[in-house]
Amino acid sequence: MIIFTKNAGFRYLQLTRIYKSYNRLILKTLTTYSLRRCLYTNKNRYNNSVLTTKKYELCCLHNKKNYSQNSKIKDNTSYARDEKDVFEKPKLFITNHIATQLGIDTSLVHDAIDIPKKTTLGDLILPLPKLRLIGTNYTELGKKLVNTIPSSKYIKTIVAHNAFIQIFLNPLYIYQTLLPKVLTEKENFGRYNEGKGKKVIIEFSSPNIAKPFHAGHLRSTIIGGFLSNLYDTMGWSVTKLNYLGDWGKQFGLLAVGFEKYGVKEDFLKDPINHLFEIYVKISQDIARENDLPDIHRKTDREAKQFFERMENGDEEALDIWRNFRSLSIDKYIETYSRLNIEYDSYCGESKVPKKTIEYVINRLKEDHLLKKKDGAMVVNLTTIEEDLGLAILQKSDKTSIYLSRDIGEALERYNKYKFDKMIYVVACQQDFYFRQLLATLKLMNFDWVNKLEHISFGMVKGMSTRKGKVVFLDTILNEAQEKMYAQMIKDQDKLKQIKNPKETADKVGISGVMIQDMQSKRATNYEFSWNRMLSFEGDTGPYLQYSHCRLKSIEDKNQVYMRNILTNLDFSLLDDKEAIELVRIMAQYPTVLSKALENSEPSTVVLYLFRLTHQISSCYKTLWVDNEEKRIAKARLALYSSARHILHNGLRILGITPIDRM
Ligand SMILES: NC(=[NH2+])NCCC[C@H](N)C(=O)O
Repeated sequence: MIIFTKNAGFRYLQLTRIYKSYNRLILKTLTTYSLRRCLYTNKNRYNNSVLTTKKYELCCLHNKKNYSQNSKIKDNTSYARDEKDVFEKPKLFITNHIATQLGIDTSLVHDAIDIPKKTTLGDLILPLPKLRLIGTNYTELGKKLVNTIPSSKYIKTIVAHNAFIQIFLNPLYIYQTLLPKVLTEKENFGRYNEGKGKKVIIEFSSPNIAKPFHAGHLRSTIIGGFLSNLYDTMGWSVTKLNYLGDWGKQFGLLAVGFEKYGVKEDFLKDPINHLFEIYVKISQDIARENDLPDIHRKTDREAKQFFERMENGDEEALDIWRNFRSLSIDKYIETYSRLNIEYDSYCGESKVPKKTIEYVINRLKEDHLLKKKDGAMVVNLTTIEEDLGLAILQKSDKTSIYLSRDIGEALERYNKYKFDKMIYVVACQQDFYFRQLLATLKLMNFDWVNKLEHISFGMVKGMSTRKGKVVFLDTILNEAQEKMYAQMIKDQDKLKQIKNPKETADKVGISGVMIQDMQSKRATNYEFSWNRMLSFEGDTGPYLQYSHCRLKSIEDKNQVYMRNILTNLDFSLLDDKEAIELVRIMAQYPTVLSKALENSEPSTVVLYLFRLTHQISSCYKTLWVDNEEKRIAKARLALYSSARHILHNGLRILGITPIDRM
């Protein structure tokens, strides 16, 4: 066995097991993080998997150029996500110590330290295999390392467990760092600058005018709203777009239908529902006519003609269409505001400039990427990925289609916003479609295509309301409100204490719908259940709201202490195990947000809030505030109040309005 260590200050490297020939090392068993990366980035130079000592030396030379030498991480280096984060200082302390001990790069250690899933495993955890010290017995190494780490104010205990080093922080250090920060920053606690100067476009909801708002649109609205809030919290500049399905033959159908069945007053009162009614009736007429000979298929012909007029810019036809669109948007604005969503722009398929679509088609033609197939123009995407097949970009009648509009729209958006990232929140039914969209853009050589991301999600089964078909978002929200209100009036005494019961029922009902949607991973399908989502028991939206109310009432009852809560706080009084567990969970909040952003996963935040509120409930059993000695009452109050701020901020990111009383 040969070991190269700290070769001229380069990365520490352990190479083991030299097989037979002296200078042939087999990569599979020998690769270290740096070597593998070096080989990968320089694969033309070292284009086989067998590593010779000569190559190793070359790698080291490259490493010298590419990586900083083993250096101490100071606070405020770019590694520190936020030097004020509770975990950052202990993390830097451990990092520097272990990196020095092992003679390896600090960034390697820093990146390997994580926050474990359960607090029983520590506040921080270092899985030693992540250091890629091949051939090392990690269990032994762990045991040795923990004994060398000096004591510090940050750490209570360090435990070596199998290949892991578990770090338990000193609770007093957590209290002192976290609580004053939360109590000062309040609703701003958890806001970061990570995305400062970066721009993200988030397109979500995107319903089709005059067609039902289905479960896919509901999830897109909820997940998209969440992502917008999360990016904003992380310091990104967020632009929210609603890309309406507002173009196509259905508008010809609507116009013809409106002539026949439209009632102006009904339209003004409830445009979305009225247009949908008309759409249903006129579609039935068409279905009936379809059984007749061609000359009697009048409605279909008229609808087509009307849409053609729209496509040709006939002002009279466009006026009618504009009226349908703008009144629908007024209604959308009102309903989305119940979910705290405000769009920066209602764009839509109709708004994609014709000339941009023409430009796309012409460019593809010039590059010989378009070919004719059965009268249509198609692009061959198999060069990008085998299974993507052919995609139609233009039908024989030359009108634009969904895909060509999306391509044109993407170009327009990039020119307009020069975004760093653009996210489409659309149901998994369109997974294949989005792969085709991105592949076409890639084929056209737009380098910004790698800034686009399709955030997909699973299906909702069994979503229905009393009226049966869900026509628009407010049908669902109204029903949630009514059902919640029906529950609330059962307790008349409580009801009397609530200032605005209808509004409260609306907020709690909506949080039920939203939490149900976001509590399982977005890729999974779920069964829509009114009973489950509106229950106060179990992990539901109303339960989180209830938890918030209870914390708020503790604060309200103790306003005298709350006024100067930060003076003379004695955290050593919070030494009960329930309180310690609570503050340890609270400290994880910023990391939870980072993780949720990394995976665009709302369930990460929801499940965290359940852990938090369950622990708050455990605290109530023993940690009282009322009738306690002032010093104790105040310390506990500081804990509860901080917990409430975190719950409040988490709910806000999910798009939920936390309520104070219910
Ligand atoms: N850029 C997009 N294609 N976004 C998704 C639009 C969704 C479409 N309106 C539908 O309801 O299916």
